[in-house]
Amino acid sequence: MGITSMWRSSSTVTVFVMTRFTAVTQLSHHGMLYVPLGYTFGKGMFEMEEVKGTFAGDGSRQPPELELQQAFYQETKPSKFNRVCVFCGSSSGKKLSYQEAAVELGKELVERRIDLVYGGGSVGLMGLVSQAAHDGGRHVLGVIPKSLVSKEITGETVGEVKTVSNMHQRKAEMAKQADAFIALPGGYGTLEELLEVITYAQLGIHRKPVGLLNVDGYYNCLLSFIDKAVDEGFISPTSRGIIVSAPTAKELFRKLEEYVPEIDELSSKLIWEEVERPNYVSESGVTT
Ligand SMILES: CC(C)=CCNc1ncnc2c1ncn2[C@@H]1O[C@H](COP(=O)(O)O)[C@@H](O)[C@H]1O
Repeated sequence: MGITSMWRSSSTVTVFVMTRFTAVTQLSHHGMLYVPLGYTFGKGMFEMEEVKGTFAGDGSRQPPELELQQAFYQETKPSKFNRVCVFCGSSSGKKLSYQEAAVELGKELVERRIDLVYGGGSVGLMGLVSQAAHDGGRHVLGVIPKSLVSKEITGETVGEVKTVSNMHQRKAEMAKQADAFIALPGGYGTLEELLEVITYAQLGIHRKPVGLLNVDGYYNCLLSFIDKAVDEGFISPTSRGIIVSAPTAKELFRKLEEYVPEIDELSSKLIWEEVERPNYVSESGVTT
C-alpha cells in the first residue's frame, strides 16, 4: 500500500512538520516505508480535496487517476537527488570534448529529473550546462554575487536568478540548495568551490556526495596529486574516498547514487553548531 500524500493536521508549519516526523516512525514501526514524493511532481501533490491511500479489501474503493500518477512517478523517479550543484569553468576550454561534456551533463540531469543550481550566467561551460538543463525542462537556479550580476560580465541566466552579497554567500547558497556536487573542468574558481565541499565533507559538516567529471583526463594531475598527499600522510585514505570520479556523466551519476559517506573517526565526533554549517542544511531542515 502507498500513501501518496501527507496530511495537514495544523495551521502551523512547525506542528505540521513534527506530525510528519512522528508519523514516519509510526509507519516504520508497522513495517511500512515512507518514500517522499518530491516537489518535482508539481501541483498535483498539493491536491487535498480527495482522500487518498485507503483501499477497501473488497475492491469497492479503487485509487483515482491522480493517485495512480503519483505512485507511478514515485516508483519511476530515476534519481535520489532532487537538485545537484555544478561547479565548472566560466571559460569553455580549448577542447570540444569539455563543451560536449557540459551539454551531456545537462542532458543527464534532464534524464534523471534533477534540477540544477550553479553560479549563474551564460559564460563558458556554465552557460552550456545550464542551457541544456533548462532546455530539457529542469528548474535552473543561478546564484550570482551582485558585483557579477551585470549581463556584460556573466551574460544571461536561464531560469531563476538569486542575487547574493558576495562569493562566500554564493557558495553557501549553492551548497544549501543541492543534494550533491559535481565539478566539470574549470579553473581556479571551480577548484576553490570543489575543494571547499571536499574539505567540509572531510570534517563531517555535510555528507553530500562530491563528483569529479574527469573529461578526457583533465583532472588526472589533480587526482595524482591527491594520491601523493595520501602517500605522504597528509590526506587519510578515508578522506580520499570522498572524491568520486568518472569520465562520463552517466558513469559519474551511477557512482554518486551508490556513494555511502565515510568519515574519519575523529571528524565523526565533531559537533558543528548550525551557525557553522548553515549552508549544508536544506530548506526542509534535514542535513545530509
Ligand atoms: C570578471 C569575470 C572574469 C567574470 C566572469 N567570471 C565568472 N562568472 C561567473 N561565475 C564565476 C566567474 N568566475 C568564477 N566563477 C565561479 O567560479 C567557477 C568558475 O570559475 P573558473 O572559471 O573555474 O575560474 C564557477 O563555478 C562560478 O561559481
